[in-house]
Amino acid sequence: AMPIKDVVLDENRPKTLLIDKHADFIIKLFHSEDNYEFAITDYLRMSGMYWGLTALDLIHKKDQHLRTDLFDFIKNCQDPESGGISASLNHDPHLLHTLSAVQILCMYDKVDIIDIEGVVKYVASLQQSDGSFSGDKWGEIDTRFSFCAVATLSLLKRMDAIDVDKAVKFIESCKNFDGGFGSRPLSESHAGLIYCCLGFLSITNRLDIVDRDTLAWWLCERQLPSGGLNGRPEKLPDVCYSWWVLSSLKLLGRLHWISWTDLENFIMACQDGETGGISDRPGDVADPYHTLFGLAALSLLGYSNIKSVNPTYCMPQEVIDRLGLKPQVLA
Ligand SMILES: COc1ccc(S(=O)(=O)N2Cc3cc(C#N)ccc3N(Cc3cncn3C)C[C@H]2Cc2ccccc2)cc1
Ligand SMILES: [Zn+2]
Repeated sequence: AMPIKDVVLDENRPKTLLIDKHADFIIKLFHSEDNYEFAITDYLRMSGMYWGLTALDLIHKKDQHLRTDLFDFIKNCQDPESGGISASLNHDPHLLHTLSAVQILCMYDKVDIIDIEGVVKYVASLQQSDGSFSGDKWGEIDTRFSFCAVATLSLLKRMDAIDVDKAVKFIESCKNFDGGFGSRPLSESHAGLIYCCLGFLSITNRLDIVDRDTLAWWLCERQLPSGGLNGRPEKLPDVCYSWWVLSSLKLLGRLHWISWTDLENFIMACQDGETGGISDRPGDVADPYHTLFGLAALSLLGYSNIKSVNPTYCMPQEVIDRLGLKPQVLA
């Protein structure tokens, strides 16, 4: 039989959650800025800040280390002409980083420090005639950007600015026979894109269009003997797929279809006992992206000392509640 591509968990791997080490790991990212080692490179910085700050908030370490200049940074990343927000100073605006900036500002209840109308105008300007969205002015179409568009607008309470019905029709056109979704019509199903499309349908209250059990089955097939989840058949497990698959199953009301203890073991094994932080697989270098998605996945598994995370926005549930947002979740 075909050997399954998987990892073997080491006997003396970490078996408990190293909360304080993860806090130290993230906080260091925000304090190494004064030297070349600023751990999150500038083409990713706004998203890196969202990953780091959300991870800190989920483990109850939110306020200690926020520097006021972070808000000045976000303000200075908004392009006055297009209204969009960029990854870092002197970069082009992009939907990915516009969403990250709005997510951070919502967590700190500081949305008013940016030009909200400008952001709304930027997002609306990226919708195409077929309802799809491009990520920026260069025009790449991807279902990821449909999610970024409605996540940004719904957090700002401005869904009126786009054609929602056409946007839903485009996402529907990306549904595959395996129940999954890809980047564009006829693209291969991938767990990260399935999360984006389900998150989009949750925000637009249209999860009815999903082939619920076909898709839930495809998602459960992602779990390997190591307990880890992969993003497509025949791929290695990776912590970030824990989030993409788990949040998708949560939105479908099928979270109980995979083994929680096996997945928890895998995520624990991906912690770096030295530096803190969580990596994609056991033994690899930890980063803020996998640290957030590992902690968020454990939160969905009901881990007690991690704040409840909203499966649609990957933000603390208390923030979504404060905003009065009720994204659809199938029971
Ligand atoms: C390590 O080389 C890379 C490669 C690509 C990228 S990226 O294009 O900016 N990006 C975000 C990302 C951030 C970090 C961190 N810190 C690490 C990885 C990673 N990947 C790559 C990855 C994840 N799992 C395994 N792989 C190889 C996803 C990718 C796409 C993505 C962007 C935004 C939101 C979600 C997903 C960054 C670093
Ligand atoms: Zn990953």
